[in-house]
Amino acid sequence: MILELDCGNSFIKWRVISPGGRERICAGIVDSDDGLFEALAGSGVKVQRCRLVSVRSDAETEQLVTRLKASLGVEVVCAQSSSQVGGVRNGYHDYQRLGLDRWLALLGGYHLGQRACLVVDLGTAVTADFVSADGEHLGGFICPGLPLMRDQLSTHTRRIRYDREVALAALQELEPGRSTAEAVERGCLLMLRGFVAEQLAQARSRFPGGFEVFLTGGDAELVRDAVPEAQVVPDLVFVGLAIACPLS
Ligand SMILES: Nc1ncnc2c1ncn2[C@@H]1O[C@H](COP(=O)(O)OP(=O)(O)O)[C@@H](O)[C@H]1O
Ligand SMILES: CC(C)(COP(=O)(O)O)[C@@H](O)C(=O)NCCC(=O)O
Ligand SMILES: [K+]
Repeated sequence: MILELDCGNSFIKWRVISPGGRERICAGIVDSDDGLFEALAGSGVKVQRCRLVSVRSDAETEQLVTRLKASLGVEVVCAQSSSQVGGVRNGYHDYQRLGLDRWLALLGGYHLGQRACLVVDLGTAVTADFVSADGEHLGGFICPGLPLMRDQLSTHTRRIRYDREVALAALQELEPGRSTAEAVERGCLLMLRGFVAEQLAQARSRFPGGFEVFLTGGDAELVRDAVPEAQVVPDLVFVGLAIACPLS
């Protein structure tokens, strides 16, 4: 069995796939290293190999890798920055600066789409990346994700305060808010949708020959109906991870 990890700024997404990579055995989302080891122990699967991508600090990533090696007794392969992989060329001036989750998601998108693509990843941050039909990464955009937007509002104001449960209920519709929770939650979601719509408009003008749109990340579902042509691929980073880190 192969354990795959996507260590984002807020959550670790994990899944276990069959040795040939065709079958998904189990998967989950945890908010800490401890949570990961608990979930793995609970799953009862025997892991033989492990590969991961992390956008956390080097120290945090090394700590997790050491613990994985010690507790599972496996080698751990970490995705590394690269200027070129799987027919895609990294578009950053300094390719090492491009977030590894972005790099893997766009490798995954280009692999699945086999033509120009726009990849939007909605997590702690929201990122959009463009890849041309011939595999040139044209760069992208980063903006705060929904959790950061709402946290900034409550941190920097005196009277924006409401509970998490009220927030979830507020997103059931997008009429102008009649409470603080509705006004903030809906306002931030409309900002996200506006961002995604703008990326779509840019992709249309950049790629007149057509393109695929991929949505991924924990908040992808929240913008899906703003982009009906998009494919929601929750495991897109893992598609790219398999390309960047093949296990022989
Ligand atoms: N089961 C879930 N657990 C945690 N967050 C979730 C879940 N489903 C959706 N989300 C949303 O996903 C967001 C985190 O997305 P994610 O892509 O995991 O972020 P990151 O990669 O930055 O850690 C959260 O803000 C939350 O709104
Ligand atoms: C943009 C990100 C913070 C997104 O992280 P996430 O929301 O997935 O946790 C991450 O890809 C990152 O740290 N990137 C480095 C900066 C860059 O890509 O330019
Ligand atoms: K992201």
